[in-house]
Amino acid sequence: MTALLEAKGLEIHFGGVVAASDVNLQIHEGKNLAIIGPNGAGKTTFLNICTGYLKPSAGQVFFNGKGITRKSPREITRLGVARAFQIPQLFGEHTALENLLIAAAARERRWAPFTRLGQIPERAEMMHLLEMVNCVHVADRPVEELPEGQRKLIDIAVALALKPKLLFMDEPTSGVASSEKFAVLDIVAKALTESKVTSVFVEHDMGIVERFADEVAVWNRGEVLHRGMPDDILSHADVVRDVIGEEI
Ligand SMILES: Nc1ncnc2c1ncn2[C@@H]1O[C@H](COP(=O)(O)OP(=O)(O)OP(=O)(O)O)[C@@H](O)[C@H]1O
Repeated sequence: MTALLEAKGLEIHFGGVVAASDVNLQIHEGKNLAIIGPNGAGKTTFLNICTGYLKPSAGQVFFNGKGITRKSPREITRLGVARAFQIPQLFGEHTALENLLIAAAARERRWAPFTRLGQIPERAEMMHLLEMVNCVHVADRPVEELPEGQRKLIDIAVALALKPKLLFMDEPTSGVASSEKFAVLDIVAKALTESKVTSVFVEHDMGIVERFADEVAVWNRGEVLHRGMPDDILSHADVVRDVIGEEI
């Protein structure tokens, strides 16, 4: 199976801290890969390298066979790699629909500071995205007024507005009430399937991993220690002892 994204021999140290040490990982199209590991293991560092926010001291990242290691976050996004952050990166005073229209204008390279949001032609397409994440009813509400679960969904819709092939999500349900986490991720998973987007998500909640991941990769001290099917990985003695047992 050819990899959609491939990391080869990634290295990065911050002073004495090893955040990536010979990281090799292939991400396969159509699968949802969960990344788990204790605090400080290097999970976010991996996302930062793959999305251009950090440059490794050694190693390479390929997307669709093309080297992206030295490209900027914007160039990588244009190639089809989107990212949703732990804290949604939205314009709080703008409505949900306006946030999507801004993303659509940026995608089409039409965005300028005085762009009239009402004149952006992708309105119907963006309303469809809001429908996909069950947020049509809040289309005209400023996102700063919305609960965290809905902000997360709108943030995912903004990422999907960029028409990515691959989406990295850093703790997609952090800050969401535990009673709502599964419902939020159910909607995200459905939207990703409908949009044919492959996902990689960092997660500390093993219930979420069990339910949504097709595969799991385990990080510790900057290294990928294990990779496999959720059932095998989550019951693996070393993972239970070193990762799950630590209440990550
Ligand atoms: N820009 C940076 N400058 C200095 N140290 C950094 C930087 N980014 C990450 N680190 C360090 O590298 C290590 C790995 O950090 P990283 O954020 O990747 O871990 P993580 O597995 O995502 O942790 P968490 O689960 O707590 O978010 C940590 O010790 C962190 O403090």
